[in-house]
Amino acid sequence: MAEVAPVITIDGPSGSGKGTISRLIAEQTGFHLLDSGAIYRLCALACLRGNTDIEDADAVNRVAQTLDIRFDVGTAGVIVFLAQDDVTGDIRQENVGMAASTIAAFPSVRASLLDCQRSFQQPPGLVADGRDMGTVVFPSAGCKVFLTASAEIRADRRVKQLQDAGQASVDRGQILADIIARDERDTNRATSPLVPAADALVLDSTALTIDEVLAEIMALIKSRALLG
Ligand SMILES: Nc1ncnc2c1ncn2[C@@H]1O[C@H](COP(=O)(O)OP(=O)(O)OP(=O)(O)O)[C@@H](O)[C@H]1O
Ligand SMILES: Nc1ccn([C@H]2C[C@H](O)[C@@H](COP(=O)(O)O)O2)c(=O)n1
Repeated sequence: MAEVAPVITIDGPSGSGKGTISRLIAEQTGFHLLDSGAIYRLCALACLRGNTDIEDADAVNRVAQTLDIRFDVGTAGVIVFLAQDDVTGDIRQENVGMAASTIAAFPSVRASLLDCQRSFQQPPGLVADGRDMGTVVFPSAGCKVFLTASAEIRADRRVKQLQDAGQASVDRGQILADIIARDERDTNRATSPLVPAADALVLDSTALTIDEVLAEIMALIKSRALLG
């Protein structure tokens, strides 16, 4: 029987640091990286660009079923393409994140995007970042983490991230409100809600540095003997 590549799942709410930590773990382990949120964002962007009503599950599902996407590794990180168009920056816009959260509530859309996500499970292994990686997409993963932090600290981190990226005016109140709204929708949807897997380590990073979070998760991974 073919050996199945090991999977490490990092789930959690928006701005909890999943993406940052998943990238660092992928670097340290040499595993592939799946940013599943990017797939939902690509689907949302395709809807917005094609004037598809994002409240219409059937219409959004038709977009999901014919999604033409590609991920390339560039010198500055992952480059994301939608129908050959580099949309690496576009998918990070707040309105695209909100639209992604809306379309992600449709069960048919989630089902249509499952195979694409599972295709990332390749040797030597995978670090998968998202909301339902440990519960639905990779329930047999050998190591599962649910990374969280208070909404207030996540808003502070996002403000700093935007300021560091050169954004002139940043409205912290609006950012906090958006984080709370997205948490609410992602946590309360009926299908694949944002909840820790029963066998996940729940790690609250509110008072932890990135290095401290990384050290704790790497220790867990080593204890599970997932590395070749
Ligand atoms: N423990 C931490 N201490 C301080 N800053 C952190 C910590 N973890 C993450 N950050 C910073 O918070 C910001 C958001 O992190 P990141 O983009 O990794 O979150 P995310 O969970 O992937 O968000 P999203 O789901 O919205 O993509 C980044 O600027 C990152 O450097
Ligand atoms: N596994 C996933 C990943 C993402 N989503 C949805 C919900 C999020 O609000 C949105 C954007 O994700 P982000 O890039 O901020 O991680 O996509 C999901 O439902 N399941």
